[in-house]
Formats: sequence, structure tokens, C-alpha cells
Amino acid sequence: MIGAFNLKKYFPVRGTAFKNLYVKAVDDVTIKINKGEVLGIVGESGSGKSTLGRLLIRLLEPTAGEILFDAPEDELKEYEEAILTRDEKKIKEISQRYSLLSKKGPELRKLRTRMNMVFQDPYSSIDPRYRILDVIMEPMISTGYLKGDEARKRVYDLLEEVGLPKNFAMRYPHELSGGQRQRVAIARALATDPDLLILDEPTSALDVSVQAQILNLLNELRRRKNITMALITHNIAVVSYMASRVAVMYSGKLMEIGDKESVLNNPKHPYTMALISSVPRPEPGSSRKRIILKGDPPNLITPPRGCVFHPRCPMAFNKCGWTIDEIMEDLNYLIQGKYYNLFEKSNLVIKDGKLFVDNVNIEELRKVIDEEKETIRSLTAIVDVTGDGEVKISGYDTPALFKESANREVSCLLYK
Ligand SMILES: Nc1ncnc2c1ncn2[C@@H]1O[C@H](COP(=O)(O)OP(=O)(O)OP(=O)(O)O)[C@@H](O)[C@H]1O
Repeated sequence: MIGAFNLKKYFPVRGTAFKNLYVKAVDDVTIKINKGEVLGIVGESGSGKSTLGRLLIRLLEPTAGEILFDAPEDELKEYEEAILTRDEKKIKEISQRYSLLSKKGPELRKLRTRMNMVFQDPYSSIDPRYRILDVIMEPMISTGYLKGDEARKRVYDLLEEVGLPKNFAMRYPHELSGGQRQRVAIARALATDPDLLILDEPTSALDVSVQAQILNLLNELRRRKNITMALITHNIAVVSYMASRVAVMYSGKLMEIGDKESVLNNPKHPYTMALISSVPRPEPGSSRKRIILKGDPPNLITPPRGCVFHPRCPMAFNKCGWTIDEIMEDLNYLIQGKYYNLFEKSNLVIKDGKLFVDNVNIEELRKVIDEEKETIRSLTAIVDVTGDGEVKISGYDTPALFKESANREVSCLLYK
């Protein structure tokens, strides 16, 4: 239905003395959503979910990448293969037919009727100065989908469709509850009869008691109209209830994507494992070891090299992208902290981009590194400590989405 390929969105950082700094909100994401499915997009705050959602329907212009809309599944596959084989002719030929990004003017306006978004907060996404009638009618008018009496009549049908009384048309947003406002937002999103809806945390601003009602409404609409949905949420329970497939984002990257059941019950990416492990299980007696990640998500201006998750990954190994600075920090912790009594006189320095330990008993240090590398994963990247005290580190790789099984792709070198 829709395919995004190598999508990037870099926001310029303003108000700093540095020029040419960018927040890499979405970085090289390739994702496909099939007709009629609900794709759950999960990940913690700041992982780029909303930005990705906005890019998909061109509420934001991507920095790079391509979006193919309305393309049949086999052509999306063909396009993906053409990218891999650098078949420029094929890439151009398929883009020409389906590219959302190259559409302009009336053609774009027409396409806009086919996609829409529901935002998290119905208090800020609906203009309080307008009556509900005008709120719901607006997308029909601005896209030229319907006008006048036809548009007005459709508002009443839509109100009914989202479970609101027709006389709500004459009310103002402040007269409605949060749940009712979200129904209005959904009616507005449905106004031009779209095929694709992006739902950005559609229930997280609502009272728990009305969240389920809104989810049920969305489910019912999807069933009745076969609408394709991307459901953005940090709430695994919501995804578990609604989605057929799940995509996991971390720091602007897609980490894992696959069928809901298998991703939630049998996560493959170490980040997904940690994310899922933090969700309490309702069944009594079921135990799951909670994986606590150390550290914070990285800054998106200078994200970690290699795999963006490597600094926090409990399973990271030598190839994951460790830098001299990361290794120096962890070695310092051992030399100046935990094993201070052994390495009292030792000292770490970087010379010409190489890391050295001065005044050290090399054998002792090698032993400590060996012992600690199970838990301090950066140490796995130390190839050797040479006689002159140089800490040699291994090269690294950058993961791409690897096919782990028929319905699963994982961006982790463990599956390369
Ligand atoms: N218009 C913008 N200008 C600059 N930076 C932005 C802009 N929009 C988003 N960002 C940055 O991009 C990153 C990703 O933000 P995004 O809102 O997509 O994440 P998210 O996963 O949806 O998080 P949340 O659940 O908190 O909304 C964040 O670091 C955010 O600060």
C-alpha cells in the first residue's frame, strides 16, 4: 500500500553557535505498510515515531528518501530490489508511477484526501473557535473533496459513524469531553474517506475509561472500511490489542519489524527484548526477567557509530561500533575505580588517536578485561593490550535490516 525507502528527516539545530548541526530524528528508515493492516510503531519518547508518521503522509518533507503510495506489494518489492542492485532505470520507472514526494498541485491535493492523521491531544488538535460542523468539514473543503450542502450532509453521517449525536455539529469543542473530542478528530480524519490513517498516540491523552472505547471505534472503522493504519504509541498493550504487525524504533532507526505475535512474544532485537521486558504481565505467576538498560538514549545530533543502540546493549559485541572514547571511559572506571588497588599508578591517555595505558602491569590488565567483558560490553572490542601499553580495538560494522525469518527483519549484527 505504502512503502517508505531510506527515509531521513534531519532538523537543523537552531540557537547554537554551531552551524550545520542536525537532529537526526528519522535516519534511513525503510518500512512498508500493507493494505488494510494496522502497523504498530513503538519506541520510547524521542525515538522518531511521530516524525516518521508525519513523513509518511507528507505533513513533513523528508531530508532524503522516497515514499511510494498506492503501489502494489510486488512493485514495492521490485523497488526494494532495484535499490539493492542499484538499478537506476527501474527505480526511476517505479518512482514515476507512485512517488508521493514528486506530486504537486491538484494531483497532490487529490492524494491528500486519501491519507490523514489523528493526533494525541484532541484539546490542541481542534481549533476551539470553530463549531464541530466546521471542524469536520474543513478537510473536505480544503482538498476540494466536497463542498456546500454535500459536505455539510457528510458531517452528520460522520458524526453518526463515530458514535456522536448529530446535534453536536452545532457545538463548540469546549462543550465536549476528551473522548468526544477525539471522536470529532477521528470524524475529521475520515472526512475525505482516506485509505491510510496515521494515529499518533490516539488514546494517551484520554482517561483510561475512554481509551478502550476509542480503540474499539478505530478497530470497528478499520474493519468496516478496510483502512490501512499506522498506530504510533509507546504503549505495548495498545499495540497488542490493535496491531497486526509491529515496528520498533530507537533513536531514529527502525530496529525490528514483524508480525505482532512474534515480535511481542519472541523479540529478537536486544532493544525490543528490553522494551517488552518492562511491560508487566497480567497473568499471575508468569515471570519474566526485567532487562534494565543502563544509560540514556543517545543525543541525535551525534548518534553513536555502528549500531545506535550499542552503548546500552547488554548483548553488544566487538563489531557493534565501540569508539576509543567509550572504551577509555569504561577502562577508567576499572582502573580508577573498581580495581584502583591494582592500578593505582596507571593512567589512560590518547595519543594520535590511539589509546595507551601508562604504568600498567599488562598481564594484570588483560586478566581484568577478560573477567569484566561479560558485563562491560565495550571491553569485547579490545583486541589486545600490546607491550607498550597500546589498547588495540577491533573494527566495526553498521547493521541494516536483516531478514531473521520469513516475517521478521532485525537491525542487529547478531542476525547478519
Ligand atoms: N520540528 C522539529 N524541530 C527540531 N527537532 C524536532 C522537531 N520535531 C521533532 N524533533 C526532534 O526529533 C526527535 C524525534 O522526535 P519525535 O517526536 O519524532 O519522537 P517520538 O518518538 O514521537 O517521541 P514522543 O513520543 O515524545 O512524541 C526528538 O529529538 C525531537 O526533539
